[in-house]
Amino acid sequence: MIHCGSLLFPNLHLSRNLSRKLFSRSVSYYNSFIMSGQQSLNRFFSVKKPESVNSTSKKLMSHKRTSETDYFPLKRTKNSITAECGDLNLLDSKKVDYSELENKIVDSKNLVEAESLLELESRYHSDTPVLPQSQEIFYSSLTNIFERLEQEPARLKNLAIASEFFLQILQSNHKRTLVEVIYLMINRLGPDYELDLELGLGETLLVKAIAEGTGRTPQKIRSELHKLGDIGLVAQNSRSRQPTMFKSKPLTIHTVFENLTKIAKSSGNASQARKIGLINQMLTTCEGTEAKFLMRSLEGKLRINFGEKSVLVALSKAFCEYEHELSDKNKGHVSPQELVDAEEATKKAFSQIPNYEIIVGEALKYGISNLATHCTLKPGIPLKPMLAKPTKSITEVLDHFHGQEFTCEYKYDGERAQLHVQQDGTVKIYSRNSEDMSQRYPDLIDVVSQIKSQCSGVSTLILDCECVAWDSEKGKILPFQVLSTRKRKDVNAEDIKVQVCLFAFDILLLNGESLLELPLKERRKILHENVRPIEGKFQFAEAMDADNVAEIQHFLDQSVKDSCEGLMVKMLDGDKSHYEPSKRSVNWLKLKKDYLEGVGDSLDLAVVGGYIGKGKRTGWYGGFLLACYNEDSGEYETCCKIGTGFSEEMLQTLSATLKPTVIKQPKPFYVYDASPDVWFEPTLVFEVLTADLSLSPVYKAGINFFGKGVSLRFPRFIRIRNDKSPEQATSSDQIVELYQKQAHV
Ligand SMILES: Nc1ncnc2c1ncn2[C@@H]1O[C@H](COP(=O)(O)OP(=O)(O)OP(=O)(O)O)[C@@H](O)[C@H]1O
Ligand SMILES: [Mg+2]
Ligand SMILES: [Mg+2]
Repeated sequence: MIHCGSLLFPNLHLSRNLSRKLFSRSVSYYNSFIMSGQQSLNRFFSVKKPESVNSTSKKLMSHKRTSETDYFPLKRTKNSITAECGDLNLLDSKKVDYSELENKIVDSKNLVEAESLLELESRYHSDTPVLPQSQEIFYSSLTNIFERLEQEPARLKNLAIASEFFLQILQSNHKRTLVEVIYLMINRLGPDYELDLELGLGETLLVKAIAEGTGRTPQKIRSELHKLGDIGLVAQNSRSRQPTMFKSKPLTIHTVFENLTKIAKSSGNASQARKIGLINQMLTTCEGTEAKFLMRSLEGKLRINFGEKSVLVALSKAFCEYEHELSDKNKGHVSPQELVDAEEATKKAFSQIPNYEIIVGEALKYGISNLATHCTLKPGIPLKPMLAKPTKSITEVLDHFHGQEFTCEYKYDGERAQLHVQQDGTVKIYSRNSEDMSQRYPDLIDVVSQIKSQCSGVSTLILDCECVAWDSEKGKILPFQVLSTRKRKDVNAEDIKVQVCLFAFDILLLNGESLLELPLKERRKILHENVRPIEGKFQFAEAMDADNVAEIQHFLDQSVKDSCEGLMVKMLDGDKSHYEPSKRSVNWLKLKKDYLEGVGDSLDLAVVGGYIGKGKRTGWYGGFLLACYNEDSGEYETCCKIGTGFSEEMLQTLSATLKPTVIKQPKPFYVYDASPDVWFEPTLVFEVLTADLSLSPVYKAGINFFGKGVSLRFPRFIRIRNDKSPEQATSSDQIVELYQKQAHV
């Protein structure tokens, strides 16, 4: 008998039962182990000659859609594995530790990936041109890298390209330029939590800038834009038509970064002229592809096929190699395990201190492997919040936590709020996306100050809470819809009509000390002992520690009566109950009353197209094309058309909101076959419900994984998600996971 575990993971040594159980129970892991199977790797590397690898990559580039699985060509069907493992139903289900197993699989996958990356690099090493030795690093060095990343579809190859570039910067005399390079790569100018550092200039302004800078008429530019659909290409073409009188000093990365920052920060009356002036100054010096990427950066959509997740991996690798060279360890040969460890340290550090300036600075000072001990929680810097996985039934929850201590909490339906009290008494509130919401919730700032003054022993504090609309008269929670009517900008404490109450469910730091690595049981105790609630303003989340269906069912019903969405079920004790920043963890499960019938959760999807309404809906859009977001490629993959669940007023409002965002052409980063009547800029996110998910010939969610897209059946609109940007829409990976879970059941 062949064991599927040992087949796929010769270095994992899973028992037969374990491997069958693994397969039968958790199809989401299937994803990981198909991608990381040792065999697939062997096959990939059995293509020995570099030419063959090149031709594979050429072949991949010639397809519009390519996938990682093309590099890992082993695709095993469920049936073939079932056949090898025998009857899956004979399992003894009790002894398997799934989260441990998942960790092992992820570790193994990372190791395989690290090996591939190192191997790949040794083949392509000479591809990256050497950074010229000069006073400063030119912008063209960076745009050359952007161009290569844009052209190359394979993620591993892109990782190799980027990390090689990072390494060259580390080896130069301009190490600090690395921070600017990273921010330019992720199309930001500083950390998420700093206001006003975002680009995203409108088309009109950019067209005007190109017109003034190149002497072409705005009409000509606009008509070319409609043909090409890419402001970057238009700028590049306009530049190349211009005769260059004399050669000006080339742009440096530092100049571009500084000018972009000035542009992002400039506001007020004369700001438009100032912005155009700065853009022109740069544009006239642009050569080659510089104008293209400069314009795209200004527009806020760089499209280089390289997400933030990849930046962290490339960065760890560059540091690993740099440190090896410095210490002369084995003459620069990094081992896959070292790479995986460095990656882990970097991700951990970043999830607690999401600030590249600090991360790069500390890595230069203390070494990449020591990053995690030097970059830990600080009041005033929002950490990436821990997220939950969906479940469909109480029995699924019980199965999952079998034999372990867990707890149920009310799942409040409002907005996540991370609350910080700093040493000097300053109070800050951050959103799920690390945005500073302090100005939006002046009333909460007062409440937190009050809490602080009541708790004498508390100097600094970070709490994880949900902020919910509150009926002060009746002392009751109000629905999310009421919360969403609150003003989001320029809020005056006196004008606030919708009151809110904070429900605290976790404490992450107290008096300068990080509590992340304490069990939830202890964190909860510390929270209750050190912080005092204020009725109707700041309360602790309702919790119950039970372990049988009847009691949990009762608590679930009660939560819904109390205007909550359902329950959050969390590991209570042991290592697995530690707080895991930025992770969508199996140690937090959400159980939502309304969604138990469907896939277990609602989805949040970006609106990318519209269908003109007929009959009663004439004059408005009657339906919309929705898409999920692929975090690896930065593309929007369409996944359904929706026309149900809207009131007439809603359709009217939506039409008014969306009309100004109509674009003549779909964005190049939309993946679609559907043909809506109009296309939109991605600006809005709908929360939707679905009966189930199915493979589709038309829709494209998760297409890189299955070769076919997943789509939603009978989608139904629930609400607009103002707190999520389109890039925070449900990811392709999440949809793939939901589909697999459902397909297996
Ligand atoms: N007791 C609780 N513990 C943890 N989170 C809670 C609790 N009560 C409410 N929440 C909220 O529930 C959220 C998770 O579920 P929800 O489905 O609302 O997520 P979401 O915002 O749609 O994001 P996603 O679907 O990406 O997880 C948390 O981010 C938090 O804002
Ligand atoms: Mg929510
Ligand atoms: Mg959700």
